[in-house]
Amino acid sequence: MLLVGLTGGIASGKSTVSKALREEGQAVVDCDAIAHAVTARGRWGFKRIVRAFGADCLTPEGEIDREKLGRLIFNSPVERRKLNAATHLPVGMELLRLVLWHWTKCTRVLYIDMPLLFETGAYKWMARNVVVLVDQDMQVSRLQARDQITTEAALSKVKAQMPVESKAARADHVIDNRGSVEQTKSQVSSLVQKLRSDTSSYLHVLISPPGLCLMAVFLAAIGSEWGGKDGAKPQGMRIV
Ligand SMILES: CC(C)(COP(=O)(O)OP(=O)(O)OC[C@H]1O[C@@H](n2cnc3c(N)ncnc32)[C@H](O)[C@@H]1O)[C@@H](O)C(=O)NCCC(=O)NCCS
Ligand SMILES: Nc1ncnc2c1ncn2[C@@H]1O[C@H](COP(=O)(O)OP(=O)(O)OP(=O)(O)O)[C@@H](O)[C@H]1O
Repeated sequence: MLLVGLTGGIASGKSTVSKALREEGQAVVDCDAIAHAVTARGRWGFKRIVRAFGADCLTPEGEIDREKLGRLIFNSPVERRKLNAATHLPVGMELLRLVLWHWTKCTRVLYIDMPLLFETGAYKWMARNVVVLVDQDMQVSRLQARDQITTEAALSKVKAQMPVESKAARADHVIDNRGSVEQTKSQVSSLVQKLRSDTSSYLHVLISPPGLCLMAVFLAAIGSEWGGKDGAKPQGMRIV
């Protein structure tokens, strides 16, 4: 299975690209959705957040107050590190579970939409890394339009992450999302074709479950041949 990391700054268009990938029939795992699931009331991530931030971070209904927590962490690197320490392990474990599930399903290429791909170092585990690129003005205006927030609030969210140009400089592929959604979709189609025909994916086929079974059968066959009677060396082999 070929693991492909997909990232970009906040509101750069990762979800828009993920949607286009799914429309192309590709498998996508969304780390924001994982983070929401593992921090739902009573889950492991929820308990770790409450332990780190106290009951103050809860709504009257007992859920995580995402707006309040967001305000806190996007304005303070110290609080952000505290939240990351609470959430990254549960998010990582759930991600691992989903990757294994896709592996057993023989998914050939798995895209992982992960906002903090470079910040967390997870990019090292990916065969390829893709960055969705927009310029900062566009990022701020799209974020403001989508979330109905002030320019100041949008800027503090943008600045809480590595600059998107630095991410693009580390990418194997860049999707330029400064144009229309249609233009972005056509870049997604080309990317899908390119990664499908990527030669390195043959190695990933080999380490898929059927690939490993074939290798096990092959090794067992070789082993019985080499083992011979009473562990004798294979016929025709001479020790010099
Ligand atoms: C801060 C929280 C409560 C805000 O929740 P909210 O529903 O308003 O936003 P949502 O979860 O949809 O995230 C929106 C975007 O914020 C950015 N973001 C989220 N967490 C972080 C973080 N720790 N540091 C920097 N940016 C972040 C990402 O670009 C993400 O796409 C929430 O994002 C959260 O629990 N974050 C910690 C989990 C995490 O690290 N998620 C990223 C997965 S790699
Ligand atoms: N090419 C585009 N042209 C116009 N608007 C766009 C384009 N791409 C995305 N948008 C809009 O910009 C906003 C942000 O896009 P999107 O939600 O895909 O970003 P994201 O990177 O997934 O955000 P987040 O980091 O918050 O998860 C959305 O309202 C989306 O509809």
